[in-house]
Amino acid sequence: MQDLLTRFLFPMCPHLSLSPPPPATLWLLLPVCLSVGPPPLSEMKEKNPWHSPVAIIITVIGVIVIVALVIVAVLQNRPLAQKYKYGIVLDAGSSHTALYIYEWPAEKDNNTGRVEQKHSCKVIGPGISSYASAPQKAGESLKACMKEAEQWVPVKRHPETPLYLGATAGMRLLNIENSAASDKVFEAVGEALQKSPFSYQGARILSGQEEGAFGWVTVNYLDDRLSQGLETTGALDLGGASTQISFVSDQYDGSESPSNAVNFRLYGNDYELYTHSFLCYGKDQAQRLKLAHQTQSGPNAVEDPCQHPGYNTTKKYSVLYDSPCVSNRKPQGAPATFLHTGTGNVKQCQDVVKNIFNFTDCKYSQCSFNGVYQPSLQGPFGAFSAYYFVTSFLNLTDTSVPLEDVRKKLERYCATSWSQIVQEHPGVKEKYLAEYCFSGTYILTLLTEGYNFTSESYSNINFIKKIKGSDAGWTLGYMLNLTNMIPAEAPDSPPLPHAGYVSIVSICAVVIFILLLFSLRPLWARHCKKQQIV
Ligand SMILES: O=P(O)(O)OP(=O)(O)OP(=O)(O)OC[C@H]1O[C@@H](n2cnc3c(O)ncnc32)[C@H](O)[C@@H]1O
Repeated sequence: MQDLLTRFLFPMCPHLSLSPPPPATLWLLLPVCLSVGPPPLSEMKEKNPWHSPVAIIITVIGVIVIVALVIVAVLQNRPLAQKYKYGIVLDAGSSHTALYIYEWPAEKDNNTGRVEQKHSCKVIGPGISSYASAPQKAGESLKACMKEAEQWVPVKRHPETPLYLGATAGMRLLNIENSAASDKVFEAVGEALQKSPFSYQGARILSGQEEGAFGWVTVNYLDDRLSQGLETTGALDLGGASTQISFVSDQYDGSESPSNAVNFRLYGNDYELYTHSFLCYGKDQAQRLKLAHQTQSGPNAVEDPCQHPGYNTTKKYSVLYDSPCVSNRKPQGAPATFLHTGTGNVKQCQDVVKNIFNFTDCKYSQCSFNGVYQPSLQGPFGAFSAYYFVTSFLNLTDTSVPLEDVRKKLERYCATSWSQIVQEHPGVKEKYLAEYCFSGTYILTLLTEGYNFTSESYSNINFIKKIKGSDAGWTLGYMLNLTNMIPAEAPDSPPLPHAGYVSIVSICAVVIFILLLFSLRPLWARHCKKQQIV
C-alpha cells in the first residue's frame, strides 16, 4: 500500500517534495497534500494555502463528517419506542380477590425501581375461600378481571406474561379446617386460569412469613430503598384474616426466635428481616374473636361498646363461629341467633378488644403478644391495607397528631348515633360503616399495646395505600422474587452512560482531526520551502 502511495499518489503532490518522504509520514502528509494543492511558485510565500479550492472541499467534507457523527450520536440516543414486559398477580385474600398487572421496560429487567403497577381489578364477590362448597364458582368469579387483563396487556405479550395466584389467610384457614375443600378450590381456580392466554405459573397458599416479607420488599422496592442501600421501612399489613409486621432491627440477628427471621441479599446488601404473621388477627377475624369473647357471658344478646348507640342487628351464631379462629369457643346450647346492639363507648371498647390478646405470656426477652417474640421497633413504618382503609375513613392518617387527640377523635366518632352515621355516609357500605369504630379501636390497640408503638414512635408510622402509583401489599414483592427481578448483587454499571460515551468519542474525533491538521502545518511548510529552494 505504501508502495502504491509512493508510486501513484505522491507524484500527484510534487509541490511537497521531490524525494518521497519516509513511508510512515506518507499517510500523514496525504491530507495536507490534497488539501493544500500545488501553489504556483510565485505565490508560494504570500497565498494562504487554506484558501485553495481543495482545502475548501476538504473542510466541507470534514464538516459534513462531523455533522454526520453528531447526527449518528443523536439518533443512537433518541428515546426509542419503549417496549414493555408484563406480569400478573392475583391476590386471593380472605375478603376478596384482586388482580394486579405490572409493567416494566423490556430491556431493563434487572434495573432498579422500574416495575410499576399498570392496572388493578377487584374481583366481584367474596374471597375464593368462601367458595368451599361450590369451588367452580371460585374459578368463574375471576373471569371478568382476566378479560380485563387481556385488554390491558398487548396481545403479542400474552404468551410470555407470567400469571401467578397467591392465596393468603382465608385459604390458610380453609386449609386448616378442610384441606380437601381447599384443594378443590385451587383445582377450580387453576382450571380457569389455565384457559387464559397468559403463562400460568400456578396457584398456592403463601405462608404468613412470605406475606409479611414480600410486603416489606414491595414497600422498600417502590421507595428505592433497596437499590440505594438506604435504611429500610418496616411494613404493617392488616388484612381481613391475618396481620403482618416486618422490619429490620439492629437488635435482631435471628438467634432469638429464629422462626421470625427471613434473610435477603438484595443489590449487594444483606438484610436480616424480622417478620411475624398473626393468623386470626386480621380485622374480620379479630371482630369474631371479640364477639366470641362477648357472647360467652350472655349468649342471647351482646351490648357492644364498639358499635354505635342505636345499632341493633340480629346475627347468626352459625355465621359467627364458622371459622377455625373461634369455632372451639361456641357457647354450649347457644341459640341460633343473638341480638347485637351498640353503646358507643371507646374506653370500654378498648377493654373488650384487649381481651383477644394475651399480653402476659412471654418466654423471650421481649414479646409483642400471644407469646410471640418481637425485637424493639426501629425506623419508619408503612401501614397499608385495612390500616389505610380505616384510618383514611376516620381521618386519622396524620400521625403527627398526638395519640391522645387520636383517641379523643375516635371517642367522639364511636359515640355518634348509628342513624347519624348512616345518614352522613350514604355512599359507604353499611358493613364497613358498622365496623369503623371497632376497627379504629382495634388498630390503635394492636399498634400500641400489641406491637408496643409509643406516643413518639407512633409518629414513625405512615398510613399508605399506594407508593408511586403501585398498591402497597405483598403482590409486587412476590412477583419480583419469582421473576428474579431484584439481583442479589448490585448490577455493574458502565462508567459512562451511552450518550455520554458517544458524545465524548465524537468530540475526541473532532479534536484529533483539528490537531492533526495543525501538527502537519510545519511539515507542510518545510516541504514547500524545500520546493522553493530546489
Ligand atoms: O390478607 P387477608 O387476611 O387474606 O385479607 P384480604 O387480603 O382479604 O384483606 P384486604 O387487605 O383486601 O382487606 C383488609 C380488610 O379491609 C376490609 N376493607 C376493604 N375495603 C375497605 C374499606 O373501604 N373500608 C373498610 N374496610 C375495608 C376488607 O373487608 C378486609 O376486612
